[in-house]
Amino acid sequence: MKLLRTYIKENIGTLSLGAIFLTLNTFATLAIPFQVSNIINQGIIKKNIDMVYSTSIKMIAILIFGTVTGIIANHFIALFAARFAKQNRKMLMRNIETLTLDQVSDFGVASLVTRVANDNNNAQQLIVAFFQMILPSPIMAIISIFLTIQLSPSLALIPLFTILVFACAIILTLFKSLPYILKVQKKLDRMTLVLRERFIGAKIIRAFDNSKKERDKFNDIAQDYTDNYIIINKKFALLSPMAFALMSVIITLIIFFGAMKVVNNTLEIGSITAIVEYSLTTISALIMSSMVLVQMPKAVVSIERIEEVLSATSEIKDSSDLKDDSYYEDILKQNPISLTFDNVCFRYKGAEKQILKNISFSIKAGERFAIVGATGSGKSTIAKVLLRLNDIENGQILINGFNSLDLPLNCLRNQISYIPQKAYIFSGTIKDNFRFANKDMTDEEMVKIAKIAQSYDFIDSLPDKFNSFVAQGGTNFSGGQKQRLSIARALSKDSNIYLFDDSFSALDYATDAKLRKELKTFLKDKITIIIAQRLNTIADADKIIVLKDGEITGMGTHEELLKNNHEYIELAKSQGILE
Ligand SMILES: Nc1ncnc2c1ncn2[C@@H]1O[C@H](COP(=O)(O)OP(=O)(O)OP(=O)(O)O)[C@@H](O)[C@H]1O
Repeated sequence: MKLLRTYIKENIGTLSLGAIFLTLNTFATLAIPFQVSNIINQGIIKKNIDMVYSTSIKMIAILIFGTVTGIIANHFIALFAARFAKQNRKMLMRNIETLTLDQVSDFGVASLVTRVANDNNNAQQLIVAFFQMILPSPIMAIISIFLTIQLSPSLALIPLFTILVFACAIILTLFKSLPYILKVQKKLDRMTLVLRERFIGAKIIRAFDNSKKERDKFNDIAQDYTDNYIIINKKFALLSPMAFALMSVIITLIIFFGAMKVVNNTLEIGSITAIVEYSLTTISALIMSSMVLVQMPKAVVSIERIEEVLSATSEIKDSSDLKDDSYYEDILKQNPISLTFDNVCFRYKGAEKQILKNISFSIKAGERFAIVGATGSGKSTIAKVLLRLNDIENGQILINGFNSLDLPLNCLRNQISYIPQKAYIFSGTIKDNFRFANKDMTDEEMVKIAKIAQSYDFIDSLPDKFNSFVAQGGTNFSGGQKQRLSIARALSKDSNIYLFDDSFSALDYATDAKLRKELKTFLKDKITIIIAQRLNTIADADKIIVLKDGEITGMGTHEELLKNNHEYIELAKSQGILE
């Protein structure tokens, strides 16, 4: 709740305005019964028609005042809550972007989505409900008991006792349902996770004819979520009938004992109406607050879940004594790019085994460098440590002599254009994807890049060309088309190092060959790193390293490795390149 406390401190002005108008509204609400008692005592009973007129006008004025103050109070409270949610959303997005991929998977993507969307929404609703419904009820209870005491101290005992009974019932109900309320968000996370997997994996589920099994799995989880809610609602369901019963008891008791007092001339008849009104208004406010009180613990848990994400600090950070980005960019620009891995060792967080063991190599500008090896040998991990998606354990990675740990993260990543193994294109249009890293790209540049990435023909055949719609995850394109669009996106970024992580695997041999030929010219001054399984793809590389279980077992050209590297020879045999 520190998050909320800090926000309240920073926005005390808006909240105070809300609170002031809310208090005025509460006074206006309770002023009406007072005027009703006046009109009865001084006007109706004493047949003073002038008094009836003047009090009626006062009541209308109070009513208007009450309505206006209520609207203004609601406006400030809604503003306060909406800004809180907006600020959280911004901070969450900013912080999540800095987290490492491991930290993101520790939270879980589904949970992060729920936290940004649902939990933040709960927090916003909590603030509105707390200030509009919950907070006014005890204030109203205290003022109405105080006003009742002014009219008749002994009759005040009736609403006082009733309100206490109802307040105890609310606390008891809350206490009993708390364990179930606290479980709600976790169950929602689980439901979101299963839903997400069902939608993303829809093709596989259908291909395996597993729809029924998956539906049953989701139904079980949804049932569990529903059961939990039914338990909570059952517990709270008692409160409303109890409150209505208490209202009847109050009316009966006040009228009975009030009548005795009127007969004994110790109370005016109109005061009975006022006391009944005070009590009913208070109990109604309590009913309203009890209905929204169920949301409170859920929203408190939601705020804690938001705080948990906000307090997570990235394990990959900029070093503390960095100069301005431009300092590094200027130096990097002045010299042709060079990249060195110097005895790099790496293991994933919590893993026993090192995935990269003493990896050393150097690449100069204009060189085409390739990494091959069996599946799981650590090829993609080299890409991850170069991009600092994970930090290495030992050794150093040098870019133009700068240790990558001593470069600002954004400056380092600006040097690299990365094409991931799994082509992912963003929803929007093809143009949006091209302009992802180069927002000022002209149409002519786009056509040029599309031609190099062998994607121009299929883009040109689409009715809307570069403005064609891309569905979420690029599902309206084939695997090979997605790969070429993802290559085009990376080529649109002006970098020094182009890192292709098995990015040609979905291309046919002819397209693969044409693309590599174009890349050779287009990236002639750059460093090109190609991670591949297919030896045909990397046969013309200037230098190839062969990885086995995270170690380099050979380095050389295709021809050299075919002569002296056992793993490379085996790969060549398995791909029909060698007999
Ligand atoms: N985030 C991770 N946490 C823990 N271990 C991981 C993680 N990512 C990869 N690994 C492990 O690291 C090893 C190397 O994985 P990597 O993805 O680098 O292999 P690869 O050579 O690129 O394989 P492929 O050719 O199949 O893509 C594998 O044993 C893998 O299980």
